[in-house]
Amino acid sequence: MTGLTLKDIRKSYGSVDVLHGIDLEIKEGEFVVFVGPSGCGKSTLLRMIAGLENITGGDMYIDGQLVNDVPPSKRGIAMVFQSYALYPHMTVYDNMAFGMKIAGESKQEIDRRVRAAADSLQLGKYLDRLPKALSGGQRQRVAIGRAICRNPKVFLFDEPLSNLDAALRVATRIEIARLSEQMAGTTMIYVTHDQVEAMTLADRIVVLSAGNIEQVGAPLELYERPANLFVAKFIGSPAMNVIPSTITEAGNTTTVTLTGGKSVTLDIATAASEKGKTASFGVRPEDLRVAGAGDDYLFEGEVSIVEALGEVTLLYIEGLVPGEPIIVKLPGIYDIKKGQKMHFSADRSKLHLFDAEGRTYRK
Ligand SMILES: Nc1ncnc2c1ncn2[C@@H]1O[C@H](COP(=O)(O)OP(=O)(O)OP(=O)(O)O)[C@@H](O)[C@H]1O
Repeated sequence: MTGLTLKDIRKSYGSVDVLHGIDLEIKEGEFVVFVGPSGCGKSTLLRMIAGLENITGGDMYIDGQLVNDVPPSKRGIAMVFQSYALYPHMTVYDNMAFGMKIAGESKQEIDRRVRAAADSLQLGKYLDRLPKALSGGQRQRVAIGRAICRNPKVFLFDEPLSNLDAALRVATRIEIARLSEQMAGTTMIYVTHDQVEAMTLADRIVVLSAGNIEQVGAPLELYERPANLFVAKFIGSPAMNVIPSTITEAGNTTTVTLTGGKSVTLDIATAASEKGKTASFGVRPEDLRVAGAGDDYLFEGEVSIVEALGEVTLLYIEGLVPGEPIIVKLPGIYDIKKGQKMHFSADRSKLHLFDAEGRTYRK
């Protein structure tokens, strides 16, 4: 039963600094997901936890033990890669048994663990096949099964679903969620680009950008209370609308004037010294609704694009910042035409405000 502690972890390749001092506590049994834009350093951090990359600075502890110089095979971790990395000439059974054979486990113990892992991943009927006779999803399940057989204390996943098509991604994602419930005491760390994977699998998400942690929190905490503009725009799809604005009244509530629009009062407290400062006003596409005639509204504009997806309708509204339409996401199907003029409103509690450095004013 194992937790991890990362203290001021740094990574440089020559003169290029990739990670700038990562501090993170991961509790035993926790499912933690690293997300962030391409190149932010999430795979590097995962590979450092695995021991596949050396640590330039800082200390890393697994289960209370300093592991900076401990080789991968002695860390009690198992890693599942995007590329499956199966041995092509070995059957599914032998692929799953290989690590245990090397470790000198008994035949009976190997058989017991392989069959238990195959059962939990519904691979029982494929044990005699070679990897080439399996679908991508099945191969990835074999790679996961092989990792389970090693009885890891920490399970690492590096974008395990990114080679799969959409339907298989969903099925395998659900498989991983089930697995993490079955292996409740096993710590899992998972790197992905995919927001749905992050939101559905994680106990906590770590948002990284350019080698730094932007925010760590439960999925809905990040969605509802982003600490800064980066997280606000990164979590949620389509991204949060952000409108440049100026603070005209500060106090227990804050009034801002939106660029190209009207004044809006938010239930967010700001210090008197904030009055007159520029700020970024944010509202998520799904938090906007059509304002009825005579209702108070947040902004008005003209529909430039309608995307009817069946389940939702996306509207692109021009009228505030030229060339930067506001996106509105309405549930279901609407008969709305391009060129139509419309008014939109939102609950005050759903409005966000960030200072000139991008930090949230909502505490
Ligand atoms: N061996 C290396 N030598 C030099 N730079 C490297 C090396 N490996 C990674 N980098 C750089 O480190 C940064 C972080 O890479 P990393 O693969 O961790 O990013 P990532 O967030 O996982 O990206 P992606 O989502 O695209 O996989 C990138 O800018 C990358 O170019």
